[in-house]
Amino acid sequence: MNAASNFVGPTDSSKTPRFAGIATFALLPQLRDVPHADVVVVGVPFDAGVSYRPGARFGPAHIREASRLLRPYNPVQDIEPFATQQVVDAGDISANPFNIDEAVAQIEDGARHLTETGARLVTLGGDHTIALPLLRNVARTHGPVAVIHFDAHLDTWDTYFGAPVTHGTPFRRASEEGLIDLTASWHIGTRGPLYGREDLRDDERLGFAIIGSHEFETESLASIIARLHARIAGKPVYVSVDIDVLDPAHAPGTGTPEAGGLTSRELLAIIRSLSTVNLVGADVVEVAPAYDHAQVTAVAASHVAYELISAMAPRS
Ligand SMILES: N=C(N)NCCCC(=O)O
Ligand SMILES: [Zn+2]
Ligand SMILES: [Zn+2]
Repeated sequence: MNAASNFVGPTDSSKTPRFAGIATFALLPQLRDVPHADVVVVGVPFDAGVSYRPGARFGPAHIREASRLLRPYNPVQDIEPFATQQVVDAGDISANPFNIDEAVAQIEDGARHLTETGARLVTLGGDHTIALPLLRNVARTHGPVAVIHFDAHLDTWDTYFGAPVTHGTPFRRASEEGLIDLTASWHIGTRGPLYGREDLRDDERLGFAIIGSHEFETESLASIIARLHARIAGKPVYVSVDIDVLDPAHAPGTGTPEAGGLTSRELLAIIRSLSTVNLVGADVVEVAPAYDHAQVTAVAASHVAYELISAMAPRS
């Protein structure tokens, strides 16, 4: 227990070495150790929806391992994100690795169960397929949400090999199902070659506006953040961070890397700006440790999750 807080915080790394013991996210308590949770970190070790390099099923464990080094005070935000709300690690949702439809149903069920008492989820993937059942879960409570989708890719493609539910299609399915607010959703950091011009036409019709990675060259971060906020104003917001939004220099450990991406500094700054919005849930996906080096990608992902949790924290 943190002396100044009613909430159970992380293990004190000045008393127990942070490299000892089982890695929960940020060395936080487990769900079963507290009577109530406001924010639940949960893993979804599922990657049967990938179109290229596999391995994101190992993402949750890899992010947790790198998150041992996170500390309780966030100086840029001047808050202690684990002392003003109860944050816990709920372990992993078990999802069938051989059956995408069953996995997607299991993920939605797991998410529903964890959010029944009003907690918000920060989900660690897993490939981007998992955003579909997570959006189904938030839309059941909040109606269509403004999605801020950080990704090199659009992920609004239709099918791969005839399969409608993959890591390249979650936001098309979500749009068709009425889960997203068509007037308030964004892709941020999009880049790289597409299949054709119609990808962009379809994407616009499905409700997304785009701030491409190349726009960060000529427009200030402050201006980009202002544009982002203007479109989501007043809406419930769901944030989906595909770690491949970062340049491969900042996040090599991912399945479909594209050159010319955001820096981790840019991404963290945009997420910090979301402390003023009604953030109803978030995910960090596509971390694939087999292609990572020195935890570079996992460190970035753990800080992204930390800033998302900070953005959710009540301000005094
Ligand atoms: N969601 C991620 N990371 N990638 C989607 C790439 C889809 C494709 O192979 O065209
Ligand atoms: Zn991507
Ligand atoms: Zn993606």
